[in-house]
Amino acid sequence: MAYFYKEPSRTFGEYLLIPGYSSAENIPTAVSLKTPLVKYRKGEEECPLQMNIPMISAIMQAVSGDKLAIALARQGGVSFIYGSQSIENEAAMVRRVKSFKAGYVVSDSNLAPTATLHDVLELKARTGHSTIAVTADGTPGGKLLGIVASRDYRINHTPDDALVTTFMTPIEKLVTAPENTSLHDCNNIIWDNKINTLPLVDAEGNLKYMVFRKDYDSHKKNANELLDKNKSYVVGAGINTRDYAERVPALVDAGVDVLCIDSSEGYSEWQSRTIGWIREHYGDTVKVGAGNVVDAEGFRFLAEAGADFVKIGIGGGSICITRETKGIGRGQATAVIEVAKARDEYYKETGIYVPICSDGGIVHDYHITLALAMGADFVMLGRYFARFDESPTNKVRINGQYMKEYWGEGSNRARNWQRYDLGGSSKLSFEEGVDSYVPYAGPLADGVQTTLYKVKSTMCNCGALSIPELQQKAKLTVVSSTSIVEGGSHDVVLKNATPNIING
Ligand SMILES: NC(=O)C1=CN([C@@H]2O[C@H](COP(=O)(O)OP(=O)(O)OC[C@H]3O[C@@H](n4cnc5c(N)ncnc54)[C@H](O)[C@@H]3O)[C@@H](O)[C@H]2O)C=CC1
Ligand SMILES: O=c1[nH]c(=O)c2[nH+]cn([C@@H]3O[C@H](COP(=O)(O)O)[C@@H](O)[C@H]3O)c2[nH]1
Ligand SMILES: [K+]
Repeated sequence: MAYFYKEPSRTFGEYLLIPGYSSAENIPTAVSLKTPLVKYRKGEEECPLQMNIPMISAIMQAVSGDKLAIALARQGGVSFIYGSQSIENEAAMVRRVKSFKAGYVVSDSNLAPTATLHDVLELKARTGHSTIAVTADGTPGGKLLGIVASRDYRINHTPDDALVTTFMTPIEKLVTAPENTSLHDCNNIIWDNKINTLPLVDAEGNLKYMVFRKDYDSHKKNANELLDKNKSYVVGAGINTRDYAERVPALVDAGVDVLCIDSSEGYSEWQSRTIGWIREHYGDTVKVGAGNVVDAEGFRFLAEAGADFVKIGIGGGSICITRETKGIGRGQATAVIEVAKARDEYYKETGIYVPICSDGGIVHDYHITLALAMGADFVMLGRYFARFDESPTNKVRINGQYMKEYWGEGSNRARNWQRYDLGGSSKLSFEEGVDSYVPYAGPLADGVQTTLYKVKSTMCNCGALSIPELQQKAKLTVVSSTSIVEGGSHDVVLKNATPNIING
């Protein structure tokens, strides 16, 4: 006979935290959000890969491209580049993140010596950048001849057809530095010489990078940025249970730091085979997360198969229609609570702590705090990150409001090939996700900082200065549907009736 769970499964919106005692030490700036990303022998060794904030971005076309990956690593989290693209393209994205050197910019505004002021103005309008490198062949890596900045010409005075060579600051008068100069030294040179731009050149005088004064200030602001031992940003990538023998080596070769099997459902032989293949070929040097599961059994299966972390969540995502189409899934809160218990039991038995991730269904910022309090080590977000400038999708204006596009990996739009060869048909058998808009929310850095300030502030209410402390001290209560109404503004007429459901 089928098994029936005794309790209904619940989701984040049905829970609240009850404050604990907060001492004078419980202030948001004192809270650490450091959290392990991969398994380790807790108490015996350091986790080999930790994050500075408990957030990873969803393995989705509309979310995790290289631009978002850089922005998120800068804040201390990790993106998982989407796997529903060719192996070459995915590896190229990983490579772009790994070769991105914070503070060192490959010039995107370059002209040849035959260019005129007219070309300068046109280029400036196109790129929005006012510093232009003049190189022998007009490429970003050509021999550097000079630099043009706004102060080098006067519009309406300098003739439109004046050659750049007549008004640029020529190489003889430029301060430059060798290509391997450290960022710290670059900035000293910038300060000592009172310049705004320092070109870095190789032994032949070819331009390699530009270091800008204003970038250094922003670099200094990112105290949380997540770097590997070569000072490159940490990045993850999604894989599937079919082409791993080709995809994994390509991603590893591109320098990926951590992989994750991307699937709606992880309690399967496909996943244990995939992890097994990785262990056979790379031992423990290649880190791989697996999922998704929603119960203790599924967790244990993946932990025993060797997963480095386990992802929780079926059908809770904002663009998900899995529960409606397939009738599988579980309330996200219940799933997290049960899996967290299984993780702790597994740790007690084996000494190995396998971090768990709550994936999907975060609507309000406080849902992140709830997920952590319920035992998640970090959360994966799709909708949340899709709203920012750095997500790879179009920003569009609808009814006077800016929106970003956001679609599910199981939607027709994603044309996810993983879903096309069930039974050999070339047609997608059924859709499991929708195509949608989400309200545009500006730069990622601002959004993440506001969100995490709220998380830290709630943690202080609970008397916790770290995620493990929150998990130990949190007191959670289920709320009745009537008290949920009480929790919103009620019995008043709002002056500005903007719904805040989607703003967090
Ligand atoms: N978290 C969630 O609730 C959901 C997530 N999604 C997303 O949609 C995308 C696609 O997910 P899925 O459809 O679950 O992809 P999947 O690749 O895990 O599974 C697709 C189908 O292929 C089968 N399969 C897997 N490996 C195989 C192999 N080596 N040989 C033969 N058959 C194999 C599976 O059993 C399944 O029927 C993912 O990005 C996933 O994250 C989709 C629905 C729900
Ligand atoms: O049923 C689904 N159909 C889909 O097409 C789909 N695409 C992504 N996902 C899952 O949703 C998560 C993101 O959820 P949020 O937008 O709520 O953050 C993601 O991290 C995935 O777990 C899907 N689920
Ligand atoms: K299964």
